[in-house]
Amino acid sequence: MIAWKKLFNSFIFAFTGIIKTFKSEQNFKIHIMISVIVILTAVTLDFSSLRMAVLLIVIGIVLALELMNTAVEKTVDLMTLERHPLAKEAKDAAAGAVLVFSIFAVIIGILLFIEPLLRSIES
Ligand SMILES: Nc1ncnc2c1ncn2[C@@H]1O[C@H](COP(=O)(O)OP(=O)(O)OP(=O)(O)O)[C@@H](O)[C@H]1O
Repeated sequence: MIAWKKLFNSFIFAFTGIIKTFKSEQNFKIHIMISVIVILTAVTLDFSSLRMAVLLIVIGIVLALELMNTAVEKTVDLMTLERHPLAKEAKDAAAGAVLVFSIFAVIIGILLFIEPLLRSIES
């Protein structure tokens, strides 16, 4: 038997987490704004379904990683507000995960946009 109320509540909790992170984390706000601009540009350039799917996967991973980074930061702060080398390692590794994928996201973005951009300039 599916516990619908429990399922509904877990969606509400997840949305609350996204909205709270949006309000408190500048990096998440910046990533959301860039994502909206990139998706609108892709629509304008008439991206194929496959190109759009790859773009949405990459954007989804960046945003999900940013949320996980916030979760790590909050958990570390809950453990200790004192300065501790392990707290620094944990926070820096989580931030590093976002940075690593963001660099790849930019490269993938260039590969995805270059051909449609050149096509729209030529026509
Ligand atoms: N409890 C901690 N102990 C040691 N280093 C920390 C701790 N919290 C954050 N740092 C490190 O301090 C640097 C800056 O982190 P961050 O930008 O999160 O600011 P912060 O020190 O937490 O201050 P704020 O709360 O103003 O954001 C990062 O390298 C981070 O890993």
